[in-house]
Amino acid sequence: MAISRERVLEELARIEVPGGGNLVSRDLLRALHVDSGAIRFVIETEDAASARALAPVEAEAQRRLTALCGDQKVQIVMTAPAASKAPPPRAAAGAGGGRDAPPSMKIGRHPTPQAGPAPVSGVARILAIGSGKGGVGKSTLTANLAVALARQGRRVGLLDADIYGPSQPRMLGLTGQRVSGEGNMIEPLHAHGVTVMSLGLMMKEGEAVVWRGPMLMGALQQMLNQVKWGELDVLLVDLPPGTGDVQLSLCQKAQVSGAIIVSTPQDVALLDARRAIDMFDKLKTPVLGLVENMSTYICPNCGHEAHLFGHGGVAAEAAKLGLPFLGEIPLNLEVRLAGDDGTPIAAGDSPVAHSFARLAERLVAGGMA
Ligand SMILES: Nc1ncnc2c1ncn2[C@@H]1O[C@H](COP(=O)(O)OP(=O)(O)OP(=O)(O)O)[C@@H](O)[C@H]1O
Repeated sequence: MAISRERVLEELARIEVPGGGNLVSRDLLRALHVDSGAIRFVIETEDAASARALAPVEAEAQRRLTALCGDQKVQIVMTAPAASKAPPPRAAAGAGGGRDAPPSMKIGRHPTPQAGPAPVSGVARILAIGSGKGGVGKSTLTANLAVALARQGRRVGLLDADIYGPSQPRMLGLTGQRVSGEGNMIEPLHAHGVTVMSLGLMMKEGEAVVWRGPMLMGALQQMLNQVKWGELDVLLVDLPPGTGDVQLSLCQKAQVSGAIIVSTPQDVALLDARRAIDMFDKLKTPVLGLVENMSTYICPNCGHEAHLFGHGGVAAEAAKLGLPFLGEIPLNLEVRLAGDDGTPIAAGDSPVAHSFARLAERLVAGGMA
């Protein structure tokens, strides 16, 4: 009989890790997927040395789970970033007791009354990149898609609207840099051919944003309208995960051409993706299509192709919903290392870079970017 997710977690909580605690209490598990056919998850470590130290733990997890389950296959992948990083600051909208004054440069104020969604001066199209669930690779996809589009000669902007955890400065190699201002206009930064604005470029590293809804709306409005975007063919907006204030504000304030939804093939991620699609429908923002991230995993040692989170689930979901399926990006350690390094993999010439290039081509060919 197939074992349940709870039973898997119970078993993994019995495996001690070097330095104390167990796989669960040390929060080392990611993307746990349990169904009747398979148990799959990622063990996320801080760096290559921790990954080596955890190799016996991975083997023990494999051994125990294989002994426990009947027909379920056990697939475990260990990942480690190039450099350890502090997690981005996160806080919930509406959280009380926090600072809700602007951090600097007067970003973060109450919104200016506006009749309806307005265009952003000089920007031909605005594409919202959303996901129902966090951690599916939305920011990674946005950064790489922006770079891939820029390499195809498009004039591309990227607005990091993941206000609670802006990760674009790190992914695009802009950590520690600041935007400058002139009058009430902000000069954005440029990286890998992309014009970039992020709240992370206005805050000290590790500084948390605790703004209430109206302050968020004001900050977003300013980042759209008080940034010298210049002439752009497309502005990609990296949204926070889920269906909250920022999504609502963006679609109410700006003329968004459409939304692209990123999901992994897991059922639970797809369920959340459906919620995101429903939200964009309600906001009357057309959903242009779905992208499957972490689609397949090619073992760098033996070349074996595994479908860690399943495969094809997003394409099937798109077909069911009558939406275009825009493409798939494999699960590949290089994607993550490149993101942590500040040079998105799409800037190079690897097979994964070609996956992003194909996605960009499809958007350009479809008049979306
Ligand atoms: N195709 C991929 N292959 C390998 N690692 C990936 C891939 N896509 C994303 N990742 C890694 O997964 C982690 C989560 O990705 P990312 O931050 O882009 O997700 P997100 O959906 O934007 O999350 P959040 O909304 O919570 O900020 C990162 O460490 C990233 O490097």
